[in-house]
Amino acid sequence: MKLYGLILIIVSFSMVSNLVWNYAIHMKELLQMIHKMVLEILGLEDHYNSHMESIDYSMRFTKYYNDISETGTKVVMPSHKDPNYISIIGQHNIGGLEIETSNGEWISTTPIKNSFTVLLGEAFMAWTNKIFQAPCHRVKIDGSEERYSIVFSTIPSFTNDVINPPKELVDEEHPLLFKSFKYYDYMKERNIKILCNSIAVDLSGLDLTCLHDKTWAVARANIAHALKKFGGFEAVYDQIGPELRGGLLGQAIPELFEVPDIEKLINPSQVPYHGFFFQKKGFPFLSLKMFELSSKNNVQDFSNMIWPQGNIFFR
Ligand SMILES: O=C(O)CCC(=O)C(=O)O
Ligand SMILES: [Fe+2]
Repeated sequence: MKLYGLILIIVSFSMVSNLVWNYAIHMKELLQMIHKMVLEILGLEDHYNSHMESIDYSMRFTKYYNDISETGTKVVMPSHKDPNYISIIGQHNIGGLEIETSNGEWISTTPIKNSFTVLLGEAFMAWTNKIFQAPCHRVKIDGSEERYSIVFSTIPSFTNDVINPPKELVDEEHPLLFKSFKYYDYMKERNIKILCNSIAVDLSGLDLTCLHDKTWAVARANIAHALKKFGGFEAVYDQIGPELRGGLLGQAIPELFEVPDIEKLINPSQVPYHGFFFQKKGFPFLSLKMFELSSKNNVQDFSNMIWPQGNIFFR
């Protein structure tokens, strides 16, 4: 009986580690497709390899705490633009992510089955010389339940972080709108400004071998339209099914945030906004950002760095 219990625990620990890793694999593939389509939209497909070489990935888990003393909906993450290239937000049973349209209206995203919200960030806006905007967004919930989300992002690599639009996007008619800047310097100085049920694009069944398929061209045309209008879209992507999404957002991440005094852990990273952080004092959420997602071992090493004694949830 005891042995049976132990085996169950070991199986469930490694399942969680696989959940994180499997989620990361699919998200990386989805982001590679989206970057590829966006470069095609911009006529910059030749830049794909060098562009992707300058990119890293990060994965952030956030818990929004409920506050039973207050009733009614309230903003739990203030309106802001993401600083990075492209983010894909996975909500679970509780929605709440809202995006501001160009005419100042807030629209809420509904986490429909197998869909994820894709948002452009400021670094990407600068890299495209503002052909695409980075939308303001916020999280608003009624506080009766805790909410968890995963933000999976492409970020400039730490060693190659100069943001400079490709020369093809700058000419007399389109003068350079942002001086070239180093992303991680900007991250240190940046003030988070108190600052998309948009359009659904079906990317299910697609991968980077489908470049010449009609479905690729259809998805790319929808993305072009959505990015010009909103700076984001809702990606339908059923490679991440309910088990993976529910396992991570419904179980593994809530358990991760159960670690006693988790918020007292010292930020273990030199990289700004990596490790644990509260985005803004006074807002009831805590985030953990993982990076160096290129191998399964890194995922394991990251959890060991935070919990030298080991952490059951990521083993
Ligand atoms: O939790 C969410 O749905 C979105 C969070 C967000 O916008 C962010 O972490 O930058
Ligand atoms: Fe955000």
